[in-house]
Amino acid sequence: MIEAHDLSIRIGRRLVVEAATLACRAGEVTALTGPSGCGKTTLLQGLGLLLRPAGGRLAVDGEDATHWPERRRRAFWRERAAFIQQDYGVIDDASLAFNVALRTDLFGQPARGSLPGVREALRRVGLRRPESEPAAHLSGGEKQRLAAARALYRGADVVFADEPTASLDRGNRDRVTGLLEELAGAGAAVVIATHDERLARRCARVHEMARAG
Ligand SMILES: Nc1ncnc2c1ncn2[C@@H]1O[C@H](COP(=O)(O)OP(=O)(O)OP(=O)(O)O)[C@@H](O)[C@H]1O
Repeated sequence: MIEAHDLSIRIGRRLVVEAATLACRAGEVTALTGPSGCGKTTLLQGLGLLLRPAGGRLAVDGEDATHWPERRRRAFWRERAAFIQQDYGVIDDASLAFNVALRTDLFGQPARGSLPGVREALRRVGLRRPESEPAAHLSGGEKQRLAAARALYRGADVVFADEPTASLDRGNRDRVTGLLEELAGAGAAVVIATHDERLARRCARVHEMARAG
């Protein structure tokens, strides 16, 4: 579980997130909503420990993570978290398989034993392409699904998704929404920043944001 108490985040000199208090629980999808520019992405990145808070507190499973050193934050990203962001976190030059597993053998193929898991994750997000294909061939929406496949493959227990349905057509929007619910159903804390009202309505918790001063 990720909890924020009075969390503030500055970008440059500007206070973009002001005193946000929310709890993102395991087994639930939490939506961050609000008008464009209100700071949804910034808060998402703060909750994911990608941005350091300017004030307030952040806890991971009840442990104060506000001032975790780089080493602890890296361990959190490596062992527990997955980020789904369009055109972000996908390595264009690498194969689909490498992007899902982030591990290869000496020949640049997915490490032995991981290929069936990689194929299953790609199948579940509906990417019916050879796993050796470079990610550069994918559209923005397909890259989002590739990032979702990585979260599935890794069994991440905290999933952060920025506008996960933004560039998808209806069928794939439903598929990604279903996947996020499935991840939560398997026990993950799923946090999404979204404009998609249909998606927000399906979430267990909605944190509505206003523009900070
Ligand atoms: N790297 C940056 N440098 C300068 N300003 C930034 C940076 N990142 C975000 N901001 C500003 O912080 C504010 C909040 O941005 P953020 O992307 O968090 O909002 P958002 O609610 O996710 O917006 P949208 O719904 O349009 O994606 C915006 O005014 C934005 O211009």
